[in-house]
Amino acid sequence: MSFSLLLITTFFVGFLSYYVWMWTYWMRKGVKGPRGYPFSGVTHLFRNYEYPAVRVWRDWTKEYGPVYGITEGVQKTLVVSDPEFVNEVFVKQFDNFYGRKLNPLQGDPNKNKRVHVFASQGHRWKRLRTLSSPTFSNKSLRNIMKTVEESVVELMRHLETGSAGGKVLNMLDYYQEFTLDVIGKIAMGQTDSMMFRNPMLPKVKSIFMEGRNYLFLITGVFPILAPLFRYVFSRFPTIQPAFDIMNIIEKAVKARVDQREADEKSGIEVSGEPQDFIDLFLDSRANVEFFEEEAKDEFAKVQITKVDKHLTFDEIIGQLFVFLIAGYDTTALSLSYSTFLLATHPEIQKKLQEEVDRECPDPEVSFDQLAKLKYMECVVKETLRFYPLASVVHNRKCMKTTTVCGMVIEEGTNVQVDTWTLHNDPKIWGDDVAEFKPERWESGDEQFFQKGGYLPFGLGPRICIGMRLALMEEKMLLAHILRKYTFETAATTEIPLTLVGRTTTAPRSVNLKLRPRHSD
Ligand code: HEM
Repeated sequence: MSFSLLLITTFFVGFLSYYVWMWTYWMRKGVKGPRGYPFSGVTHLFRNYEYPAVRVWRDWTKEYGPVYGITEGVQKTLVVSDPEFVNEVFVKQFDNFYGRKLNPLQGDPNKNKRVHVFASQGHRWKRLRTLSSPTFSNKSLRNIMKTVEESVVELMRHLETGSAGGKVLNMLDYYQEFTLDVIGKIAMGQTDSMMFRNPMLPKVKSIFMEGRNYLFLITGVFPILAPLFRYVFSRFPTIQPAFDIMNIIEKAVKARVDQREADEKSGIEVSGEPQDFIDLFLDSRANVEFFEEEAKDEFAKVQITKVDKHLTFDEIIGQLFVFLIAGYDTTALSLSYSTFLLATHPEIQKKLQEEVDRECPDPEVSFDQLAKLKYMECVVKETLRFYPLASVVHNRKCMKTTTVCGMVIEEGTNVQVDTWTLHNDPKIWGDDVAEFKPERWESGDEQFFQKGGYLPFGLGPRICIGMRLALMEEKMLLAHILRKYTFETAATTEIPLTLVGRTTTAPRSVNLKLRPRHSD
């Protein structure tokens, strides 16, 4: 055998052995679960847009129980639906599970210059999280509220025209226009409403569609190819929506920096109030003291020697990107599900309308009035129990080998929550678990649910940073719509909803009629 043939054979044997070794990980540990095939493990089964991963996990949980193991390419993952296990990983042992399960195509969280708060880990995450947090402070939310209300008013105009003559509307389309409009104005430097003419919409939408599934499959199985793909996308950003969007954000931030410099040169006095998130991030140096306090509090075990206390230009682009992506789809879906559940539960809708009429009598809805919409809060919480739309990201990566609920979990193992099972577990929620019942949240005794059993926004220190913004947007829009209209099902309403998706779980459509209330 020639030397080169020997080399090639050795390479192939080594290559195959590595993949078989990875694939047999859980078999060697004696952990049950679906096996799939060498190389892919079960990854290929998560690429069906029509049958989202969350449904696949749920099916397997029925077969294998609350803790089982799968391999996804070269990654090993435990899928869990035991609340104690979840609480341990997300809250109690956060120091051992501070990373996320990422696809290599998302870049190396420790090296990517544009890493964002969602993908980063460890010190980098802590720093980005702390510097991003003021964007969702009470003061900032009160400012943002004006922008949200402008978009609400604009959407109301579109709803009025669209629903004229009893026409059925796909509410998902309307909510997507709305949430993109809001986030475009607060994170992209957009100045006017762009509803129904926003060129960003198809780009942002395509991130959540099925087209990218195969790319993720390839890089999941062969991570070595990810840097090559990333290089090509960075050279030709228009062929890949995420890179294309980053490029657009980069231009918006650059324009703001140039404008600030030009104002400064010509001695123009600029108001100290930030216009939007771009300003907030450019000013983030100002929050140095806040960061130092936080750092002492939460990462007490970690020795912090020297930290960079402001965001770099690339980090600003990363943060704005993730706010845009995380803020647009999730909120639109949550609104769509709430609306569907209200239309199919008229008595609950009526009770909610009564609350809105009582608490929000003026044409404008104020921040303080929103806080009084307690039943609305219950409706939203119950909606997200029914449809935990972002559960694909309910995961953590083990950063240090540890034991959880008696099971040794090795560094590098992912823990993925099967949230749809958890949120439908009669042991947690009672025998009426299948009922849409906002009243279950009225007692205010949420401790029980929170302990690893309910996590629509995640759990622990990495809980969704935009949660309060999402709730504000949702409550504000629903208050305006419900004062004017009653949602009704139509012949084309899908009941039950057909759920599709990849990163998030979406209804295929939410076709509803909006009956004007003055005709009640
Ligand atoms: C109904 C709407 C929303 C839902 C259901 C949702 C859900 C989630 C979930 C499940 C996580 C993962 C949490 C964890 O790992 O424990 C997350 C993280 C995150 N979300 Fe949201 N989200 C929503 C709205 C928003 C909005 C409006 C924004 C920003 C504008 C946003 C920005 C983020 C960011 C930046 C993270 C990463 C946090 C971190 O890793 O520290 N989300 N979200």
